Amino acid sequence: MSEELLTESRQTTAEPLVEVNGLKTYYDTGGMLGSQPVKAVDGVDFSIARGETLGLVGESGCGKTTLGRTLVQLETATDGEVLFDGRDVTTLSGSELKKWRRNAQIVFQDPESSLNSRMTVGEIIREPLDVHGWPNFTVAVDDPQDRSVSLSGDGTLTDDDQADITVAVGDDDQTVAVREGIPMDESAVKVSTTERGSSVTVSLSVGVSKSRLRRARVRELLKTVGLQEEHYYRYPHQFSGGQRQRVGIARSLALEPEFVVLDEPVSALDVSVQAKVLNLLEDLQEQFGLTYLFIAHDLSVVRHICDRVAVMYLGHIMEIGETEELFQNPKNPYTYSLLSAIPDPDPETTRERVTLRGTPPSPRNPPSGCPFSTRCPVKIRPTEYRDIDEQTWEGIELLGDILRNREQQSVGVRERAKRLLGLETGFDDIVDVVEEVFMPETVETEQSAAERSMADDERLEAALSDVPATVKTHIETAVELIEAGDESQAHQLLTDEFGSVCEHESPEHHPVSDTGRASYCHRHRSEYDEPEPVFDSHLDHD
Ligand SMILES: Nc1ncnc2c1ncn2[C@@H]1O[C@H](COP(=O)(O)OP(=O)(O)OP(=O)(O)O)[C@@H](O)[C@H]1O
Repeated sequence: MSEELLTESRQTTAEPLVEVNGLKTYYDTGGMLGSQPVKAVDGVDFSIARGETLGLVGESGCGKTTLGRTLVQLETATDGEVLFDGRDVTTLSGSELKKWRRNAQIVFQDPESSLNSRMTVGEIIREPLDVHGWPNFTVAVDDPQDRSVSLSGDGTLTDDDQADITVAVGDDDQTVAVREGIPMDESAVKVSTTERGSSVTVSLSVGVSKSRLRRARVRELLKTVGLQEEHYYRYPHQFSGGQRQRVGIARSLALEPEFVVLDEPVSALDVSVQAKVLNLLEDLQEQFGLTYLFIAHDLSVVRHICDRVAVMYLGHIMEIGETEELFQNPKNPYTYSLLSAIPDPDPETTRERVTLRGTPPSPRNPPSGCPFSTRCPVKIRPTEYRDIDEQTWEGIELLGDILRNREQQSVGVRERAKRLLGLETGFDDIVDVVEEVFMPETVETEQSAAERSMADDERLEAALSDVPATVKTHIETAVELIEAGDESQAHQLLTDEFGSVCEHESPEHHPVSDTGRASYCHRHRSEYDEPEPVFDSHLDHD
């Protein structure tokens, strides 16, 4: 089958196990800035097909862990739905939630701290079995006469074809089958039937204690993840990092989940061990038909293991699609920037490295419009400023960003600017800021005594000497407003004059390929140029 057909067939036949709609998870810490929640996940939509591995990447703090934890209901969603097999699990509570939790597990990054050092490895893996009273013995009764069936003794009746015990009721005797996941022989199950008219009662008793079954299950799990049965009575500190992560994986599989969130499962491991654990995860996925959300920093690992990738920034999914296609031809400016930082083994790819200014804004005060607007190298400019040189435009952006941060945080403009520019030294006043922003190449050099003694208006004039007149007048007005103490009006002036749809409207997810890839960027609208040629033209200028 050709690549295209394979992809198409995957899309049409892939049945979603997890569907996420408009999901938000906010943390409201109620501190000094308590009125503004941390918008860790801020409205995401995607689905994960049964048996698929969806990668989740993005800079530190963009909300990956929070999203993963919300999917398995370790965090409470603020809004939106998480459909699991079509059922919204964000509304579950009490015993219903406990029952569902068996289906969705999480493996944590740091096997060192996620395992209780006072418990033996066997106890650690066994704990979820104890908590959930495993096994609950679901029993399916197969009756060719289709009579009404009731069950007495051990177990609860189910019509699920994945029942722990299946009893086929014949005319004179019964046959019993035990599902593979239950470490017990059929001979341990005693069954008798009582017929009364059109109904039949099945009496069932299991001759093995749950405690023994749990120990046997743990020993099986140890073998499944490549450890040995004898490791049952050892303690986590007696193991290497890779072995400890295997223990964490065994624990997550104990209750036979369908869905596992892998939160940086190999980041804390030596490179030589990473490949082994990744291979194990792939084998387990195949063996048990698992569906994964794979959270990672390491993009090469994601490229290797994931079917599709979602790229996250400031609580939003910026781009989502088939892994190889997304890596080879990123469509979203953020994906483009993120991937440009890693070397591409494909000699045909001529992607230049894009260095993003500063760090992402605080999720407590995300920018309006597109979340990436304050750092986007190809942000849409108002028509009258499209031909302004890069350095001037960068200066305008930076000044706007400094004022935005100043407005939102109770730290001085000096500190914010220093941080944004990555400088060691601070600014004395707004003229210093303008100098730094519009003449960055002079920042590193010592100012002469003569330069230092220049009057502010002369320094401002000098700082803006290369700035086109159409821009200069607005910067000068902004400086006047700042000097008069009206920073927020200065920021408004810059936004009104130099802002665009990127600051004014939230983008939508636009389809960017015929394989279902979507990107969250205004540039995909027909009236604008696509991000890639704009990147190319900017990089050509450098
Ligand atoms: N319990 C919490 N209370 C308040 N804020 C939180 C809490 N947990 C996370 N955050 C904040 O939510 C945002 C998203 O954090 P999260 O850990 O989900 O990001 P991440 O992408 O997983 O980061 P990393 O890659 O560093 O693990 C961050 O700003 C973080 O500080």
